[in-house]
Amino acid sequence: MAQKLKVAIIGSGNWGSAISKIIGNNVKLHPDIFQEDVNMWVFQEQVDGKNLTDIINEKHENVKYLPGIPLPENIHAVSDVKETASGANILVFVLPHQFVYKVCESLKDVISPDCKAISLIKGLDFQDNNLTLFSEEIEKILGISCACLSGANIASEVAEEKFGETTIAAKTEEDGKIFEKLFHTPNFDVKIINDHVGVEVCGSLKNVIAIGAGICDGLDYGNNTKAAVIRRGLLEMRKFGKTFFGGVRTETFFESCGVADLITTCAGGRNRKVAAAFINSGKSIDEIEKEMLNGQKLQGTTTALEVHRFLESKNMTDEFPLMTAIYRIVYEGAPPELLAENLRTRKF
Ligand SMILES: NC(=O)C1=CN([C@@H]2O[C@H](COP(=O)(O)OP(=O)(O)OC[C@H]3O[C@@H](n4cnc5c(N)ncnc54)[C@H](O)[C@@H]3O)[C@@H](O)[C@H]2O)C=CC1
Ligand SMILES: O=C(CO)COP(=O)(O)O
Repeated sequence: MAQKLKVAIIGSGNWGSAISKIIGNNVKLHPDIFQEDVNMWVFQEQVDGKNLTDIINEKHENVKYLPGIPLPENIHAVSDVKETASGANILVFVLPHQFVYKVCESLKDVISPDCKAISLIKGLDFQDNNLTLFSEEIEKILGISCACLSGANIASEVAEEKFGETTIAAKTEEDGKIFEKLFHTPNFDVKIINDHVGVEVCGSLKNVIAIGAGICDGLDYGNNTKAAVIRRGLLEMRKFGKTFFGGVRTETFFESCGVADLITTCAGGRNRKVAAAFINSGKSIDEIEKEMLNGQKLQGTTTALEVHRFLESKNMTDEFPLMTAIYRIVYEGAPPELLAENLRTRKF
């Protein structure tokens, strides 16, 4: 009989915890394919004087990042990332993108060469005048193949088992079948495609557009204006993908990872919420993030910065007026009304 696959989850925030519920249940549904016990790496912290790992292992709940949702008992919280990943055949990367490099570097010497990874991270990184995708960075650092999963997946709704869809870009058909078994449920509908660049470009850039949607809400501009931001945002996302990344497919923008994720994040995501509160508050986004998110991390502001640095290096900021306006409002103190001005005067 073929070896049963050992799964490890690298990350345990809001999405990491929600996906651990699906993974913990699905490995039990497929005992012929997966080992039952799943390690989940937890960045150790104290909650009410106790280690978060101990609380998760005793209560089977991540009381800080996903309160109120019982996690399967075969999910084991581990504070040592090497110990978490040791012996794993499948690594699920689900952590805020700013922490990926440090974590991957520390995993280098414990990963077996037949291990496969899947990245649930939404973000891009600007390095050496280039934008890099996190699935490719994971592949480069660890020397293993990495798929990606991204979709209209607000973590709390997935955890509450409200129906939603997601998109997985797998490198081979066989990998796709395994990831479908690991993630698909009647309420979390997985579609496998093979455009990993498109999936990651969508997942990253929609967070920037969601900041724009939040600015609209903060200014009380109404639904029609927000719809214009979403529509033009989608066009800029497509133009960005097609211009800078070879092989991105137009159809990918119509999958869950594209237009659906853009809509849900602009309606109910953290990026939207924090950006709306930023308008008129006189506080920085960082301050509001700390006040409102209880340790969860925004991805849209840092992605706006990475994208802007990249566009500046290409002398192309004017070609992406919406993302540029969002960057200027957040980082350069430009008046938020720049967004509406920009919508009125710029044409695609
Ligand atoms: N929350 C959501 O609804 C969704 C999130 N995502 C994506 O999933 C990825 C992970 O997001 P979440 O799980 O929501 O994380 P989160 O936003 O809840 O982030 C907090 C996590 O970061 C950890 N952390 C804090 N400081 C750290 C450090 N110095 N080193 C390492 N880890 C540290 C915390 O322990 C906690 O686990 C992101 O790329 C996000 O865009 C994707 C779909 C849905
Ligand atoms: O990616 C998400 C939904 O698919 C979550 O978006 P936020 O990080 O803005 O909450």
